[in-house]
Formats: sequence, structure tokens, C-alpha cells
Amino acid sequence: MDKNNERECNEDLIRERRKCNFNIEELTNIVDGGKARTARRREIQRLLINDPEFLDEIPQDYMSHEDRYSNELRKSAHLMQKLADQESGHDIHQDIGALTGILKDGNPLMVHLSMFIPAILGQANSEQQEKWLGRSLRNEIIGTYAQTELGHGTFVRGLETRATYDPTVEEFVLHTPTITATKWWPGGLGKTCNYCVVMAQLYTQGRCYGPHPFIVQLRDEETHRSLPGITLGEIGPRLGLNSNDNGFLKFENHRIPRTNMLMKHSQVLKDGTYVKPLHNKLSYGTMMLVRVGIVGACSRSLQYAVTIATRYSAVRHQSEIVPGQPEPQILDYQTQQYKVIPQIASVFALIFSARSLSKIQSSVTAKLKDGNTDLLPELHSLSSGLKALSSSDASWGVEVCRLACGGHGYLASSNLPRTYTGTTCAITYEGENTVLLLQVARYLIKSYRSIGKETGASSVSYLADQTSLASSSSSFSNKALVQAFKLSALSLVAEAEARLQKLCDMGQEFYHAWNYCSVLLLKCAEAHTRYYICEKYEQTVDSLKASEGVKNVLQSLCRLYLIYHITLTHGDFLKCGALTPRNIAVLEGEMCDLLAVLRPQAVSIVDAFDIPDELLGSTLGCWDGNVYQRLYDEALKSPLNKTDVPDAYYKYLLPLMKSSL
Ligand SMILES: CCCCCCCCCCCCCCCCCCCCCCC/C=C/C(=O)SCCNC(=O)CCNC(=O)[C@H](O)C(C)(C)COP(=O)(O)OP(=O)(O)OC[C@H]1O[C@@H](n2cnc3c(N)ncnc32)[C@H](O)[C@@H]1OP(=O)(O)O
Ligand SMILES: Cc1cc2nc3c(=O)[nH]c(=O)nc-3n(C[C@H](O)[C@H](O)[C@H](O)COP(=O)(O)OP(=O)(O)OC[C@H]3O[C@@H](n4cnc5c(N)ncnc54)[C@H](O)[C@@H]3O)c2cc1C
Repeated sequence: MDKNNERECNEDLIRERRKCNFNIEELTNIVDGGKARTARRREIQRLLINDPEFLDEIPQDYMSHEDRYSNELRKSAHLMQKLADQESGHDIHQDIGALTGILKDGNPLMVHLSMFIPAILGQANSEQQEKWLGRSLRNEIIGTYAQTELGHGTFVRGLETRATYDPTVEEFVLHTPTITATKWWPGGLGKTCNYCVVMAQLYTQGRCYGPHPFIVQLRDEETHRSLPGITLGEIGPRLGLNSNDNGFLKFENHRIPRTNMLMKHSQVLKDGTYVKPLHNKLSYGTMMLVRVGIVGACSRSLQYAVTIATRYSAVRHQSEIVPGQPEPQILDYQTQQYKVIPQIASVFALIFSARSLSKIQSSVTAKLKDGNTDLLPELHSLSSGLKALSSSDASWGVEVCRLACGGHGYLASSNLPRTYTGTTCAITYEGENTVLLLQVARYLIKSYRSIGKETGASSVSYLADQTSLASSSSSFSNKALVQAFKLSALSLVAEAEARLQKLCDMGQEFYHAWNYCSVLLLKCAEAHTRYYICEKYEQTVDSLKASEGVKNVLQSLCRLYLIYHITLTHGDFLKCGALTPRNIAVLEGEMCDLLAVLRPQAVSIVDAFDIPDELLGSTLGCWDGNVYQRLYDEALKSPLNKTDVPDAYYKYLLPLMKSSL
């Protein structure tokens, strides 16, 4: 689609784009993280879009379960080949982002890329990396990350798969002792992978040392048949991601060499002596890495959904605002703006916090190289909180966008259903959100109780600021609103801690008190993480060197985000005195003003996300707004439309209709 050719475009969209009062390319660069990154993303996307190998012969929704898998594996393999042919030395995180949309509904190599390779990088020592990293990067071996079992996903310490060391032959014996110990879920495990990283309970010298990672060959490298002692399969259809082959795995006393235990952090020596790691959660590092990546991935899902919903809302006309006047664009309804525009604001919130988290991760990783694990709990807490809020915000945001598109949003061809199922899975995988938020709460309570002791953990340093509890601000600058989030979080933490203490003082064990307070603890974790996101949003926009137009748009979006979230949880702000009922009423009014200010810019802002039609894959969200023709053309692809009268009519309907004669 030639974006300069207005003649092919829907008139409403032409008018919307003429209202733009900022430099779209400049905003695109901010979204991508710089000009060079925009250029690189576009280069990759051009490479993919112009390649006919990525086209589906028929829409995926009409394919059988097997064909979906096979078709997506074909494209995934082709994609890996293309990426391998590219020059090296670029940031793969950026490349993964650029690939959004090319592979649909999960892909069998995703966990190879996003977890198996990172597990080797983060958990294998240098000799082991020498042996497996190059091979996996060149796709000579394909792996997955097999941790979850039928009986346990969340509670990693409860895993049942055993790796028992046998010093006589220097081997580990992997065994699945019960049905609940069956590995269940790993992406690509069913049919695609020939290797995997398995998390298993390590037993040596008669003692269990907890879950540790092992690299295990699952299939013969020539025939791809599963090896003796290994049972593999696919777990069946899911809510979404059905092009992937999420699998199951059982071991029957399967032996692997000692050197297949990934030994960067802890080791088992030849004689079976266990050497413990610097920190006993270092073996959870792969999960932490992916949680960081998920925040960025969620912002991309939301970009897709808001692009579709905003363009469609500009093209769609329905009902009337002024009696007797022509039907307005649905984007003119304030309620529609309230659905869509806060989701646009949310995209930037997620982008900026993902960047901030990624920086923290790099500095913690650098410190780890020097043997310093002090900031690991801080990273664990931040990555858990941001993974949880980004996945739930994005999932809800995508669903709101679907609802904003009315009936057409329910059609597969809108690409909103698949965007939703591809996002909501992130609420569950890589640590179920409630569980991760309770980890954040644990960190908050611990930090609150150790006020005065210097930990160097900056995300919780505000908990020591007791004076702010007494002072509510009368100013409404963005900074002041961020302070209100801080006050609300601090007050919830103080309340939860006091409630916990009271229960303990009354004789309850801490863990029972904890469970009894866990709804409140969840709120603490959410408020704390929301404060973090708001603070990063405000600081990033405030310090941004940008043209006036772009800065104004981002300031308004940031302010909308702050006020939107205050109104959603206003009880917490009132309870702690950070804001008065009158303040809330004023802010609610201002939110409506902001919707009106941002409304004329909405289409241009989503244009700045710069998602090519071929990747957006939506009848409703295309650049040219030619929605109705596309909907009609897609409907014609239904196999039921191949004949006027389907066979099923003769088989079932005709006999029924004639039976009463
Ligand atoms: C061609 C070119 C190729 C190039 C390739 C290059 C590759 C590089 C690419 C890198 C890309 C990454 C980008 C990713 C992109 C994102 C896309 C997304 C797609 C991802 C697909 C995902 C598929 C899904 C996979 C999975 O789901 S895997 C399974 C995940 N499972 C879980 O997450 C389980 C959750 N449970 C837990 O984590 C733990 O059980 C628990 C944390 C809940 C509790 O643990 P435990 O019981 O052991 O601990 P306690 O509660 O007793 O706590 C003890 C103390 O320890 C602290 N703690 C816990 N965890 C950690 C930690 N990780 N770090 C630090 N500290 C930790 C607790 O807080 C306690 O502390 P305290 O005692 O002080 O209170
Ligand atoms: C699409 C998808 C892909 C996946 N890919 C992989 C993969 O590649 N590799 C892999 O190993 N795994 C994978 N998983 C598994 C995933 O990691 C787990 O499903 C996830 O960690 C949640 O664990 P669970 O299923 O045991 O849920 P459960 O822990 O059983 O959760 C059920 C409910 O119990 C609650 N609950 C559990 N524990 C607590 C607690 N301590 N406090 C309060 N509430 C609690 C939860 O909040 C939830 O409401 C995947 C899952 C999905 C959906």
C-alpha cells in the first residue's frame, strides 16, 4: 500500500490524517528506541513482507490442527533461515519485536528462541556453551524449556521429575516417578524439538538439592525418532497459539552424562559432591529473562489492537449524536474515545517501563558477572510486577479494543481474537500473575520492615519516606499525580504490614496471616508496580528531547494514563488522603477534556506505530480503511461458500425437515 496515495484511501482516514499536528516519523523513532532501530525494523519487515513463502495458502482458521502446525513450522523454519542469512552483530531482542505478526497463533520455534537459547546462555558454563550454543544458534539442534509438570507449574520447588546422580558411571538418571510428574506445556516439545532444558530435582549423595537445569537429547538427530526411555507427545488444542505443538514428556530411568547438568552456577563434581551457587535462585534466571521480554511483547500486542480499533473507529459510522444529522464516526462518541485512547496511552507506559526494566536487568547481569547478587531480589520483584501488570493491562486492552469494534471485532479476520488469545496466555505462563504479584508483595513487606537498612534497591526506597503519608499535595502537575500514586502504594503497604503484624500478635503463624491478608497484599503489589510505571512514564516524557508537537502529544497521553488509573482505583487515593473527592471529580472532568484533545490525533498516533498491513493482518485495521470490501472478500474464502448447498444439508437437515411429513 502506497501511503502517499490518498486516492486509494477511505475519506475519513484522509481527513483524520490531515489533522495531525506532530511529526509522525519522530514518534515512530521514539516507539522503536531510535532512528537506527526504526531503520533496522523496517529492513527486517520489508524482507519478510516481500517474501511469498510467508503467505498462507488458505486462512489459518480453515486449516486442520495438523496443517496449522505444519504450515507454521514451514514459515518458522524459513524465517530462521532468513535471520541466519542476515549479518550478525545486531540486537536479537529488537529483531524479535520486528517479527510480530509474521508468524500467527504461536510458532513451534518460539521457545527455542526465547528460552532454550537463553537458558544455555544463562545457565551453561563456557565448555557447555562451546558444545551447545553454536549448534542451537545455527538451528542444528532445536530445543525447548521443560519445567512445568501436570501436577505443578507455579510451585517450582514441588516439581517431581528426578535427576539422580550415579557416580559409578558419572551419569544422571532422569525419571518421571508419577503421572503428575509428566512435563506438560513446553512449546515445541510435542513434535518439533530434539533437545530440551529440563528442570528436575537434583539428587546426589542421598540428598535433594532442589530444581536444577539439565540439557537432554530427546530425539535422534538423524531420524527424529524419540530416544529409548523417553515418551513424547502434543497436549491438544488450546484457547489460542494452536500452531505451536505444546507437548508432554516422560522419562523412564533415562541416563545422561554428568556434564549435561547446566553448571554455570552450581555443579556436581565427579564424585557427587554438590557445589552450591552464589544465590540459590540463579537457576530461575531463564524465567526472569523472559519476564523482562514479555513486557515489551505485551506493548506490541497492544499496539496491534489499538491500531485496528482506532482506524476502524474512524471509518465506522453509526447512530447519531445530533438528532437528524448524518451518522458520526464512532470515534466521536466520548465513550468510544474512553475505550480506545487510554489503551494508546498504555502502549507508551509499557514501552517506557520495558526499557527501564531492561536497563536494570543489564546492570544486575553485569554485577552478577562480578559475583554480586545483591540486586537479584530487586530485579525479581520488578520483573515479576511488570510482567504481571503488562500482561493483564495488555490483555484487557486488547479485549476492550475488540469490544470497541462491535460485531466485526468478533470475526477472526479482524485479527483481534487471535491478538487476544496470544496475549492473555502471558497472564499465565512464565509465572501466573497472582503468584508473581505475591512475590512482589513479599519483597515490599520485607523492605518495609527493614527501613533504615541500606539495600541499594531503588524501587522500594520510597517506603522509607514516612513523611509523605501526612502530606497531600494541592497541585495537579504530572509529577504531583505521580506522588499521589506513591502515597497510595506506601499507604497500602503500611496497612498490609500492620494487618499482618496484628494477626501475628494475636498468635497466628506468619504464613496463615499472609494468606489471610493476600487480597490486600495483591493490591499493594499492583499499586507499587503501577507507581513504578507512572514514574517512569512521567520521567521519560519530561526528559525527552523532542519537537513541541511530539512532546505535547506524549505529555497529554502520560497525563491521561495517570488520571485514568487514578479514576480506576480512586478508593485507594481517597483512603490514604492523597486526593480528596473534589480532586477526583476535577480529574474526571479533565480526563474527558484530554480525550477530546487527543481524539483528532488518535489515527496519526497509531500510524506512528508503523505496523505494515501484511503484519497487522486485519480487515478492520488496514491503512486505507477499506473495511467493508475486505470483510466481504474474507467471508468469500469460507469453505462453506464453495457450494450453494452444502453436503450437510442432504445428510442432516433434509431428513429432519422431511421427518414430520
Ligand atoms: C537466529 C538468531 C537467534 C539468536 C537467539 C538469541 C536469543 C536471545 C533472545 C532472548 C529473548 C528473550 C525475549 C523474550 C521475548 C518474549 C516473548 C514471549 C514468549 C515466551 C514464550 C514463553 C513460553 C512459556 C514458558 C513458561 O511458562 S516456562 C515455566 C515458567 N514457570 C514459572 O514461571 C513458575 C513460577 N514460579 C516461580 O517462579 C517460583 O516457584 C516462585 C518464584 C513463585 C517461588 O519460588 P520458590 O518457592 O523457590 O521460592 P520461595 O517462595 O520460597 O521464595 C524464596 C525466596 O526466593 C526469592 N525468589 C524467588 N524467585 C526468585 C528469583 N527468580 N530471583 C531472585 N529471588 C527469587 C523469593 O522472593 C524469596 O525471597 P525472600 O525469602 O527474601 O522473601
Ligand atoms: C500457552 C502456554 C505456554 C506455556 N509454555 C510453557 C513452556 O514452554 N515451558 C514450561 O515449562 N511451561 C510452560 N507453560 C506452563 C506455565 O508456565 C504454567 O501454566 C504457569 O506457570 C502456571 O502454573 P499452573 O498451570 O500450575 O497454575 P497453578 O499454579 O495451578 O494456578 C492455578 C490457580 O492457583 C493459584 N495459585 C497457585 N499457587 C498459588 C499461591 N502460592 N498463592 C496464591 N494462589 C496460587 C493461581 O493464582 C491460579 O489462580 C505454558 C503455559 C501456557 C498457558
